[in-house]
Amino acid sequence: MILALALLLQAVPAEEPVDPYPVSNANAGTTPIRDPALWRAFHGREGVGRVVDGMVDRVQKDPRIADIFKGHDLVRLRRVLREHFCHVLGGGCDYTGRTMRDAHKDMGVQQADMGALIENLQASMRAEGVPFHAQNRFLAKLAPMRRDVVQR
Ligand code: HEM
Repeated sequence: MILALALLLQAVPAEEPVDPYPVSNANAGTTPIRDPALWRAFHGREGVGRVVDGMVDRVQKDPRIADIFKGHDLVRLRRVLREHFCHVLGGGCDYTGRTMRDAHKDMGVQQADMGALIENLQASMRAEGVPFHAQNRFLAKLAPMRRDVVQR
């Protein structure tokens, strides 16, 4: 039994610790969209999980921005991005990650990098079968965050 538990723990990829910060849904950088139809359009938590995984998989293969993600804790990134998207899309999740400004500081993200990431997110939403108008409602909520992500 103990051996089985130890093997299971080994199989679950671990997150690296980060410096302490105040945890708050306010860190998500926006308020949730409250529209059950939109949440359904993303196929609930499972759909959002697939959209996040698809996006993280894609950015790692995108030669325009792959280097930016190298060396970062992608286990944590997938988890907090799932929370973030679920929170913003009105799925009732709490966001436990850092603010957009703190998460991206000193990363040197440029406007073109932002465009590339959004293209990967769009491809991932398309693969999930999220209707175009629902994609755009979500993207419109994320758009103002560029001022905390992009450095000039
Ligand atoms: C509106 C657009 C974006 C949103 C909503 C977003 C969201 C997030 C979230 C929720 C985190 C995790 C925060 C945490 O660990 O506490 C994160 C981290 C990260 N983001 Fe973004 N992001 C955006 C744009 C970008 C862009 C354009 C890039 C680069 C092309 C990028 C690269 C990263 C990287 C590398 C991390 C990991 C940071 C670390 O390990 O400390 N993000 N992002």
